Amino acid sequence: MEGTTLTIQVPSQFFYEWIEEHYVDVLKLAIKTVMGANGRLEYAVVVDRGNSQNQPYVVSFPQGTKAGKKLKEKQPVAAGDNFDHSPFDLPSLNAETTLQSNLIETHTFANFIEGDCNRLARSAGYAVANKPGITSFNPLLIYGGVGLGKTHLVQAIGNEIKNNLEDKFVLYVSSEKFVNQFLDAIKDGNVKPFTNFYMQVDVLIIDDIQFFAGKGRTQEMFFHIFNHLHQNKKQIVMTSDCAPKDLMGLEERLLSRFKWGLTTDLQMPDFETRVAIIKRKMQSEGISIPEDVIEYLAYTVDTNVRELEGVMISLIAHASLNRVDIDLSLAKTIMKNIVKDIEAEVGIDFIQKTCADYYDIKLEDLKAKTRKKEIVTARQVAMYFAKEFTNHSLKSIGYHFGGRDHSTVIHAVQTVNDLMETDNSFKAAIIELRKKFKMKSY
Ligand SMILES: Nc1ncnc2c1ncn2[C@@H]1O[C@H](COP(=O)(O)OP(=O)(O)OP(=O)(O)O)[C@@H](O)[C@H]1O
Repeated sequence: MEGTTLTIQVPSQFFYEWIEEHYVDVLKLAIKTVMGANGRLEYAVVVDRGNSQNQPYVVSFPQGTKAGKKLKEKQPVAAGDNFDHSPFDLPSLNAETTLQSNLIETHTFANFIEGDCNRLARSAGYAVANKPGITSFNPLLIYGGVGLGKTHLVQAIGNEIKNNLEDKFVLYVSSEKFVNQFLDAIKDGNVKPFTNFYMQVDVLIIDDIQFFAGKGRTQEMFFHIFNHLHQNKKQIVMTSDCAPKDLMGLEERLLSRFKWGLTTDLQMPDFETRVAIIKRKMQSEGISIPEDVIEYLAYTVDTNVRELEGVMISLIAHASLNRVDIDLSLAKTIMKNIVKDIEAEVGIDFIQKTCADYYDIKLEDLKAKTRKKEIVTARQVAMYFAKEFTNHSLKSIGYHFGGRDHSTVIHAVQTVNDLMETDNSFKAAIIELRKKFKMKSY
C-alpha cells in the first residue's frame, strides 16, 4: 500500500479477472473504509521469469473487463471516481488515451480460436480490421449468446487496427457507457461536443446495442452519428445478444441501416474448438494439464466460453493454492461445485436428455408414441445407451421410455448395432455420444 493506492500482485491477467469477478465488492468496501473515497486499486501482473528479474506490469483498475462492467451495474460509484476512468472525459480526450483505456490487449485475433462456430464472423472481422470503412461489411454486426466471444472479437478488430493503422482513431465503447455519456451530456448542456466527438471517430466499435432498446433519444442520437460516419466511409462495428429481427425496442430506421452491411453470428464452439481454446489458455498461463482433463472440461462445459474459462481458472487456483497437480479427480471435484446439473452417475434421465439435445428433439417425444423417423432414431439410440451405461433391466428401460415392452429395447439395440455397420455418419454420432457418457462415468 502506497499513499492511497493499494496494489495487488497477481501472477497473470487471469487471476486479476478472477479477483475482480469474485472479490471486487469486498475490496472496494475495504479500500473505502481504510483510505476513504480517494482510495485506488491497482493490479500488478508479476510474470515469473524464473529468476529475480520480475518486472511488475501495472494494470489500472478497472480495465474495461466484464468484471468492470458488472461492477458498474451493481454499485454505480461507491468509492470515488478513481474507480471508473470514463473514456468520455471531454477536455483530455484524444485517440491515444481513449484507445488505451478501452481495449484489452490480449483480445487479439491470434488469441481468438477459430472454429465452425465463428468462422464467418472472424473472417469478416479480419477483413474489416485490414480495410476499415472500405469493405462492404459496414456496419459489421456480430451477435450471439452470452459469453461466446463477441467482445473479444470486436476488440480484436480494434487492436488489429490500432497496431497496423496508427493514424486511425478507434473507439470501443459499451452501449451502456454511450447511453450514460449521452445523458450526462444532456444534463451538462454538452450535447454538441458529445456528437462532435463521436463524429471524429474512424472506427466506432459499440458493444451490446440491445441496451439501446426503448431509449428513443439515445437511438436518435446514435442514428445521426451512424449516418455521419457511414457517409464518410468510417467503419462501424456493433455487437448484440440476439439477431436484429429479435432486437425488440429498436427503431425500424436504425435496424434497417444495420442491414446495409453484414450481420453474422457466433455459436457455441464445438468440442474440438473447446479443446483448442482450453489448450491456448493454459499455454498462455504457462500451465500444462493432462489430455484427459482437457477433454473432460471440453465435454462437460458446453454452455459458453466464459464459463469454460471460469472452470479453468478455478482449477488452476485450487491446484496452486493446495499445491496439488491438476488431474481428473480434481477437475471432477471442481466441476461438481460449479456446474449445478452435474449428476453423480450416468442415469436414464441424463441419457435421455443428452440424446434429445443431440438430435434436437423434445424430451417428451422420447417417451411418446410418435413414430417419426428422427424421433424413433433418437429413442433407439437412448435405449441403446441406457442398456450400455445403466444397470436397469430391459423391462425397466422400456418402462422409462413411455412404458414400452422389453422386446422393443432389444430391437432398438439391434437396430443401432446394424446401423453402425452400414452408416458412417450414424456411427460417428454414436461415438460422439458415447464419449459424453464415458466422460461422465469416469
Ligand atoms: N473463440 C475463442 N477463442 C478464445 N477465447 C474465446 C473465444 N470465444 C470467447 N473467448 C473468451 O471467452 C470469454 C468471454 O468472451 P466475451 O467476453 O467476448 O463474450 P461476449 O459474447 O461478449 O459476452 P457477453 O454477451 O456477456 O457480453 C473471454 O475471455 C474471451 O476471451
